[in-house]
Amino acid sequence: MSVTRADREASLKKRYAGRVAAAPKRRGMGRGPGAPRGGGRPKSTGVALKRLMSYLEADRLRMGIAFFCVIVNTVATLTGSYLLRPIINRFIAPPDGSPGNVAGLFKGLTMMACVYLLGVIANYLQSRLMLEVAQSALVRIRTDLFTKMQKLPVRFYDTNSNGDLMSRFTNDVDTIGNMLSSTLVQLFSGTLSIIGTLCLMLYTNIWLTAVTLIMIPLMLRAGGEVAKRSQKYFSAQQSALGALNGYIEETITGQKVVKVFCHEEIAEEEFDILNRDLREKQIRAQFLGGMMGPVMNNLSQVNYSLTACIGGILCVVKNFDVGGLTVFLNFSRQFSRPINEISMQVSNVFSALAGAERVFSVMDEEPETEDDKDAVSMDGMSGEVVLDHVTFGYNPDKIILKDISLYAKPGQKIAFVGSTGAGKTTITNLINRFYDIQSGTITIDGVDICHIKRDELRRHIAMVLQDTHLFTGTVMENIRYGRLDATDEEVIQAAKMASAHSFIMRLPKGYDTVLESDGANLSQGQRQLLNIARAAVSRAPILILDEATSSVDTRTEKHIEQGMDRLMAERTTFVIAHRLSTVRNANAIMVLENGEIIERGDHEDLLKEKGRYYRLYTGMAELN
Ligand SMILES: Nc1ncnc2c1ncn2[C@@H]1O[C@H](COP(=O)(O)OP(=O)(O)OP(=O)(O)O)[C@@H](O)[C@H]1O
Repeated sequence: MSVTRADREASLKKRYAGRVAAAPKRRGMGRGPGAPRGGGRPKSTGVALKRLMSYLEADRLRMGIAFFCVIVNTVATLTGSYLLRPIINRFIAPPDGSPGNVAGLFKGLTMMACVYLLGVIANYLQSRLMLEVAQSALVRIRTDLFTKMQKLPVRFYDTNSNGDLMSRFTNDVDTIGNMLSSTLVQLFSGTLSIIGTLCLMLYTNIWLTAVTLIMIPLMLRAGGEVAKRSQKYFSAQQSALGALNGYIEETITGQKVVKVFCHEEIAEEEFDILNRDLREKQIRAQFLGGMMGPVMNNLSQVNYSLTACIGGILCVVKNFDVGGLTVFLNFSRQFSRPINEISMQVSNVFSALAGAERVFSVMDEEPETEDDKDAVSMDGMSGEVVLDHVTFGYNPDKIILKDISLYAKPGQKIAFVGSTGAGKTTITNLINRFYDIQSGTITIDGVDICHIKRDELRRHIAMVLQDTHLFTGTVMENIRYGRLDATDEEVIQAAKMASAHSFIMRLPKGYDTVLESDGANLSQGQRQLLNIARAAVSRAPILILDEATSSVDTRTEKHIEQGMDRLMAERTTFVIAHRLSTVRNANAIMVLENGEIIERGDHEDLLKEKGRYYRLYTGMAELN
């Protein structure tokens, strides 16, 4: 039975329903246009705000000046508006009916222009200063976040998606930046404007002020209603946007698989479903969101007309001056503007605080446990490694390694073989303390690794991992990552040992060729060779090779074997390899099954035993 479009639509919505909130924040996906910002309301506003403000403390002086400029700007704007009253009353239409005065009018207008100019200068200074304050605070926040990330244990990265972490650096920090550079100032200046305008309105005419004050709650109520209704549609829009972004990301990263299985048409169809869904939700959300402006405008017009009518009557019957009426009408218009602005800024504040909470939650994560106070350095480590009754589970409830004991003399080669998921990589993760064990001990040169300084321990262990990772930089720099003080000569020597030299020399600029996006311009095998060279350049006495040569052809592998043998001769080496031929010459081979060592011995012994290893080696059993 073939799958219909309706089936696919239902299945798509179901699949993406759970991830929609997180999806727009994933790697490489910016916030789409029109998307509401941030992640909703923060949980504890006060705490996040206080902590955010602590990042501004260093710039107190600049902030003080900026806020002073806001005051100057607001006062200048209000004064400029109010000046219209004496100008009209004295020089344009004096209440006593005497003729106007052009020279006086010119003087008055010049004064008004000067006042406004002062406001403009203050406003410019304020924006400039706040931008600097905000950017400096963002630098501090990013630094703290990045520094913290370097201290977090591997376990943290196991349980958090890269995309989500990256979005904390980008989207969340962005929203904080917006709030610091403009929202804070707007809230302050808005409040000042409201108070100032209200005072001037009261001063100009108390009755007309009363009329405006009756209209304001009505406007607020109407605005609130529209906002409440549109909120629902905005979150639906965000979900749809999330689903679409998630789909695009998956399709881009999995493009090869899409092509291999000829899924292009289906991908387009599924994209179309999500795309249309977004369009519908966006239209609804933006329509209601867009109503806000016209509704407020209309109410503001009603207010204006009402004030003008009553003001006109007051002019006729109560001798209210025309200049007063003009400035009042101006004020009543100005009055609703900051109210609108503040109500819009409030959602920005909540978004920024929600972002801040996400950033702070990473900062508050438990870092790798501190080194013991009496932790020792291990200069001249010889590389004797002993695992004694080690038991471990990534999750304490689910034990992965059971009672593992092994002894590696300095310079020995220990190999782990066994089926997928048996726990081979896990053992190596424990030796360099990516994870702490639940029971048993691991010692190096007789010292429990818990009592060795962590960076000291890791400096003595070189690893070539299953998934190679290269950084943006030259080949030389990438190999030198293994030991920063290695000379060019030593780097080249290491590359030769890893059989990487000849292919490096064929690269356009040899060792100076720049590798980009994780060495995308190299083959998988070449990337592995660079990783081996990186391990070779380090002087670590312990070497861990996790499927180090799985992607190189057997001929190259033979070729590197000699180099590797030299590399391994002086080091204690742990090798994980699926190709049993590569572990034949190991001093001891551990056969793992379900987290237990079921056989151990050298190649000959194990063959004689005619057990699992024998069956694996002779092809009577499959590894996987
Ligand atoms: N970070 C992790 N968090 C939780 N469980 C994990 C984690 N890494 C591995 N496991 C689990 O631990 C078990 C052993 O995994 P491990 O990677 O050590 O196997 P392996 O023998 O190296 O397999 P392979 O040959 O496929 O690399 C597996 O069941 C796996 O599901």
